[in-house]
Amino acid sequence: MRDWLRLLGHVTRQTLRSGRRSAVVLAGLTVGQAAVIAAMALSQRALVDSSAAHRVAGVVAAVVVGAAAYAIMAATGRIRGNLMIILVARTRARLSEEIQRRVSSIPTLTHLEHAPHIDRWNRIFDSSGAIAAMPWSALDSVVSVLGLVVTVGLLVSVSPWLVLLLVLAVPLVLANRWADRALRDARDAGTPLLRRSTRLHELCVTPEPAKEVMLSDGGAELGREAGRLWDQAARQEAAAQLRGAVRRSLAWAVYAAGFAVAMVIVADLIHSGAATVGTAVLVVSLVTQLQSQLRQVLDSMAVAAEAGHAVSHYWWLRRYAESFSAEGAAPPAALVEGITLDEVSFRYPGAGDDALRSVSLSLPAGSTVAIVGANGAGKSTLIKVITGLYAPTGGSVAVDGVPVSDLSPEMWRARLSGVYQDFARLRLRLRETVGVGQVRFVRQGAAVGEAIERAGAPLLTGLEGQLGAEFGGPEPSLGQWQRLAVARSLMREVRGDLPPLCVVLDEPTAALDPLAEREMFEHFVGQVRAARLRGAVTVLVSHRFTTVRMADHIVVLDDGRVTEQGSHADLMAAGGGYAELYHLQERAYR
Ligand SMILES: Nc1ncnc2c1ncn2[C@@H]1O[C@H](COP(=O)(O)OP(=O)(O)OP(=O)(O)O)[C@@H](O)[C@H]1O
Repeated sequence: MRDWLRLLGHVTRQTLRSGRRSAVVLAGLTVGQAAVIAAMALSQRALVDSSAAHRVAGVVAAVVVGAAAYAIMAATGRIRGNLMIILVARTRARLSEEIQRRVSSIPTLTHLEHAPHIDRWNRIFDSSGAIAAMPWSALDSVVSVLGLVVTVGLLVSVSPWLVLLLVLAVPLVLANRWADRALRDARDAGTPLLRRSTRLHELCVTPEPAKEVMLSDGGAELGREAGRLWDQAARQEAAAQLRGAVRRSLAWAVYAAGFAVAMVIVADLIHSGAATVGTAVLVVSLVTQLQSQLRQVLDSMAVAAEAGHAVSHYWWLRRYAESFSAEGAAPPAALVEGITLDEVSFRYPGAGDDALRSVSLSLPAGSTVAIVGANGAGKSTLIKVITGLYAPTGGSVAVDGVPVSDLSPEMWRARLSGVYQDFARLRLRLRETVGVGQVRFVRQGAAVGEAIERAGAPLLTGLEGQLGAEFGGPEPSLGQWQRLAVARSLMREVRGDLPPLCVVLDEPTAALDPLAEREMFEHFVGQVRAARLRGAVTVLVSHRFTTVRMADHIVVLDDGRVTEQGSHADLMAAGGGYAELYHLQERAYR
């Protein structure tokens, strides 16, 4: 409840920022609605009483007040509706931007890769409309309850027994709550199915995976599976809706029976002379009004419940994002000692085993370090831990003796560059594709041009030309995309007050032959010379020993552990696994 109230406060502030005047008008109209409802009910009563007492002036006054109340209700209803749509849409946009900002502030990758985290995401985005509408559903609930109180008060003035109609509303409230919860659980259970279905669909329509899907003729099968998952989620939701509708109908049946009993009570009152026919008219009108007010209360409670469910996900995100302190020391201007790892271990969330086990390494300032190992040995994971994309689950990484966890994540990120194994193919304007490597300089054509030239990347189009066949531009080959990714990473070299302290190259060259790969690594290492002179550590991952041997220091990983390390000469002299693999590759290429 506390979290719900805090979020209500937050969304109310966002709503006021989205349009203070509209919000005040809307709130006034909503609260005024309660007064209008009361005026309508009171005018009905006055109409009945005045006509029974043959007071013409009273009848006229009641008709005028009643008609004015109806007219105000009808006229303001549309204004209210439109204002609400506009305000909720604006608030929703603000909330989406805020959520996006909070996500971008998280310096690690886990929340983007771990399924339960991704599902929380989707639920926040799915419910963002209900969250943005929170102030209005809360106000609507209060106003509807006030209207209910007025109606019930008038009914009680006819006969105290009529208060029982309100008791009959209890099954309605309970049935509604049950139905909301069942629907929410069904949506939660459907989220992973929908995520999987969307991913399968993307496999068929995104050019890169789609070519393999076509080759294996698996498109129809994947499409069927995506459809099946979608259907399963839709069926679960429909079943929950149906079960909820059955319970609601039963509760309304109980309410209708109560309505019949109320009519019997009123008939008895008329029969005994304790009430007039006018009273019967009043009761019918009030009971009908009570029914629509109950519906309103239940509807606004349903919207509040939908938002209420998202509340836990929203606060989870905020707390998770805030657990990564944005504060911290600035990294050194230049590295003196280097980067050290002390007993670092890392386990992916939900995994049964560690991907890195007690890794202790010293990466001296200015050195080039190569990491080798079989597939799945943990090379990419190690790179991501070194660069802070994953926080170690044990041990620590330090930069010139300062733990990375004590550095400002933003400032540390600004001092990293490189190319990852799965580099992005950013189909943007050429200037943007490369310039986003140092986003502050993305508009500086000269800087982008220099990075492209230094990377030896192709000028398939002018700097303002659009890349990507799907956008009508030239489509770079795989090797050309690699060069563009290298150019992007060099943006931090060619512009920027402070060059990178750590440069990583995680096998972005898998498509090149060994000699081309070596040439590219040499070229890259040459290009980041300025950074190395300021102590930057260059970390390479490669399976090719022709590349690996040029590094100052080589680290051999096996099943998440460091099994050997040293210079190429040291490792060859030691005659261990490294030397064996080196000879094997050497023979293969001879
Ligand atoms: N996002 C992830 N979530 C869970 N487990 C992962 C994830 N990424 C990698 N792993 C697991 O961590 C281990 C190490 O993977 P990693 O990608 O670091 O290996 P690698 O040495 O770079 O392999 P390769 O040479 O094939 O690129 C593997 O067992 C892999 O299954």
